[in-house]
Amino acid sequence: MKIRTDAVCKEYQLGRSTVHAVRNASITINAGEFVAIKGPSGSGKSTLLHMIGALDQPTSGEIWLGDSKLNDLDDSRLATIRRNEIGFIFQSFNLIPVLSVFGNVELPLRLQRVPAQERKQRVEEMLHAVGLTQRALHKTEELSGGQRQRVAIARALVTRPQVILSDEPTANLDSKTGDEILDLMRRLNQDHQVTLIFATHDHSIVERADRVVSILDGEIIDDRRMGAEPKLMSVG
Ligand SMILES: Nc1ncnc2c1ncn2[C@@H]1O[C@H](COP(=O)(O)OP(=O)(O)OP(=O)(O)O)[C@@H](O)[C@H]1O
Repeated sequence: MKIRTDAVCKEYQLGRSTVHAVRNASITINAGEFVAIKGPSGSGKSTLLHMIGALDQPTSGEIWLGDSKLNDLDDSRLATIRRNEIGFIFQSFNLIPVLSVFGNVELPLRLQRVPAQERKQRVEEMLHAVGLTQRALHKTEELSGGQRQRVAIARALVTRPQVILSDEPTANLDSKTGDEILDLMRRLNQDHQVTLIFATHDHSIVERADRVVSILDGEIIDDRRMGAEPKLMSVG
C-alpha cells in the first residue's frame, strides 16, 4: 500500500506559544519499502509516525493510505484502518500482562472476529516465526525485553498488515537482541512485502533501511535511498 503525506503540518498550542512539531512534510512511501525516519529527540518523528498511522490528525495537509484520504474519514473508519491495515510496535511494547503470550498475539484476531481454529493456526505460525513457541503459555511479565519485543512483533504481524509502524523498536534492547529482531523484521519485509516505517536513533536500523528520511525541527531535511550507488559508465 502506497503512503503519501502532502504538506503535512502538526501544531500544538502550549499556552500562548505554538509548537510546530511537523512542518510541511511531503513524502511518498511505496509498498514494501523499509524506511527509517531519523532525527534528534523532539524533531517530530513520533508525531509524523502517529499521523501516518491514523492515531493523530494533522493540523493541515493531507495523508493518504492507498486510496483512503485519512483526513476525510470518521473515527470508526480510522479505527478499522488501524485494525486491519497497520501493525504498531512501540518501544514500551504495550502488551497485556494478564494474558499469556498466545493471548496477546491472538487479541487482534479476536477483534477481527477471525474464527477460533484459524486464530490458533495463525498465532502458532507467528510464534514459530519469532521463535517463541516454547513460551506460548507464559505471562509476558515472565519474559525478557527481547522476548517481549518479539511478542509485540508477532501481535503486529498476525493480522497480516500491509504496513508496520514502529517508534524506536530497538530502544529497550541490547544490541545483539536488537540486531536479531531487525533481521527478523527485514525477513518478514522481504518475504511478505510489508512496508516498514521506523522512527529511530539506532544506527543498526539506519544501516538496514532502504531509505533514510532525516527530520530536524519538524522539517524533512534529507530523503535518500540507500544501497548500491549508481555505477559510473566507463568511457573510452
Ligand atoms: N501532545 C503534545 N503537546 C505539546 N507538544 C507536543 C506534544 N507531542 C509532541 N510535542 C512536541 O512536538 C515536538 C516533536 O515531538 P516528537 O515526540 O514528535 O519528537 P521525536 O522526534 O519523536 O522525539 P523523541 O525521539 O524524543 O521521541 C517536540 O517539541 C514535542 O515537545
